[in-house]
Amino acid sequence: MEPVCPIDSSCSNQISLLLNPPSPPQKYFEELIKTRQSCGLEVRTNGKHGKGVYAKVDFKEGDLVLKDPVLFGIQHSSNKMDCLVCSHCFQFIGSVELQIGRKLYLRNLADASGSNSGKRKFSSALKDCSGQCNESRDHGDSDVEECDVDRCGVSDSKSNTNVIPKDVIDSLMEGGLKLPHSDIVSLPAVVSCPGKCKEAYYCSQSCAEADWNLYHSLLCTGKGSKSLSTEALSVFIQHANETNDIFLLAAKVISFTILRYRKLKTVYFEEKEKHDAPSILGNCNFSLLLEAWEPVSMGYKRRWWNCISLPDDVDCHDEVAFRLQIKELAFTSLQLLKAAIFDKECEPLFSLEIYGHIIGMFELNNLDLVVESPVENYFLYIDDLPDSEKEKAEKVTESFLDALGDEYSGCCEGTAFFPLQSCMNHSCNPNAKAFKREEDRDGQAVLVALQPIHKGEEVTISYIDEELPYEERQSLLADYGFRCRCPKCLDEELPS
Ligand SMILES: C[S@@+](CC[C@H](N)C(=O)[O-])C[C@H]1O[C@@H](n2cnc3c(N)ncnc32)[C@H](O)[C@@H]1O
Repeated sequence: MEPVCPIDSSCSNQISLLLNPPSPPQKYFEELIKTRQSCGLEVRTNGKHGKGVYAKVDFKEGDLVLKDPVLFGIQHSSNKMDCLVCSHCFQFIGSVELQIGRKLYLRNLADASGSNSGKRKFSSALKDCSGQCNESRDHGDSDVEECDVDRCGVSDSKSNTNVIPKDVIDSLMEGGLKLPHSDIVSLPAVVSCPGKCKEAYYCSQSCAEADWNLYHSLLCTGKGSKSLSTEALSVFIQHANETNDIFLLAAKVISFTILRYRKLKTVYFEEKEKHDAPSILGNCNFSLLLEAWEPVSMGYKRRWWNCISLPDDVDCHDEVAFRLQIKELAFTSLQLLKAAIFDKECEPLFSLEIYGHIIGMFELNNLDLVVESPVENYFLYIDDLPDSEKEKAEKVTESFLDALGDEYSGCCEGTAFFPLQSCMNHSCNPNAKAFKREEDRDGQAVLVALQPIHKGEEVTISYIDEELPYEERQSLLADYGFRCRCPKCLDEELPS
């Protein structure tokens, strides 16, 4: 049966304003571009495909066009066992030893427990890292973590034949065992979550604070959480991990907007009090909610269950049932989130209509979030050592490399919404592309010029593999809701 969300009708006017914001986007993007490394861009509407990004200066081939920090991003739940990264900027943290030890530790734990093991106590997978990190470290107050094994995606792991003894793994994670030449990889020390959950870790105090203030304080399952109920939050997170972790990203958007709204409201009432005006504290000031929502309002959106592409294994005759199922899934997730962080003053954010549009925005705009693992560089360095040194080092490293197996250096993988990159339109002959350079070690989107881009020209990227034949390209772009009419497609179009 079609799910019915009462907030959809009780807040219909406000929802419609949130989805059709009155203010033109120009000023918002001007301010945003000023904060970016490259300022030679502008965002404007072109009348053809809505907003687009345009060059305000000439770019040469290979030039950096834009570095765009993540606005809403997550590391995939299934990737959390492989890589320990900052929950805010997504750079790798700890040490090579901690990265390797933790991966082996969690993998062994999964092998020992089998799948669906649920919650279990285990000695910390995140104890103090090795002495090579000379910054102060803060790993919380407990040596024992309670970890939901399934949350780390460990149930997908492959068992390995070369088992490293537990005490060696512990020693790697705790910093007792230092691998040869591991100081060639320098990673920031691990900083714990201010709310003391065991799920978010950071590269610095500033990332921990920024994440806390922007999103995490409402979504933290630790003692310091500002949610209504950490139990309800855990149920929501578990549901997301078992179904689709995009719900975790949607929760970030809602948390971000509520926290911004509360901040704006505090400032607003402080100002009012200064001027002795009567206060209406406790009532929702919808214009403040609209202002808090502004960064989200800029993303191109459609309802998730309408725009999601039909998976290959779903017959087109079952399309209606499939889309209904997606809507029901979103509704279930939303009810779980509501039990955890509902705020009456921000009620429209808990409508199915808004939740569906937030997830649809990810579907149509998100870029894969990929950060290379430093573990690969470490093993490559060992491999490149002069013979005698290499032999000596490999006596120690070989067993770890064997135990890690083929996937010894998996990247950090996730998905993210980038506020400026998401304004870039598609072309099958793009003039820019997302490309991580050697120095790009965090989750930011990096866009470089593929060819000279002249002042005034639109900056375009390809959403798909542009080398594919015409029909395949059109079919993939249909998932983004449009038929491409770029010069290359017009050229290749068969005469009807
Ligand atoms: C990532 S957004 C790009 C920014 C978007 N134009 C906006 O107004 O926010 C992707 C959406 O832009 C539109 N779009 C992008 N490239 C296009 C193209 N080559 N032809 C037609 N529509 C395009 C489609 O609606 C697509 O779903």
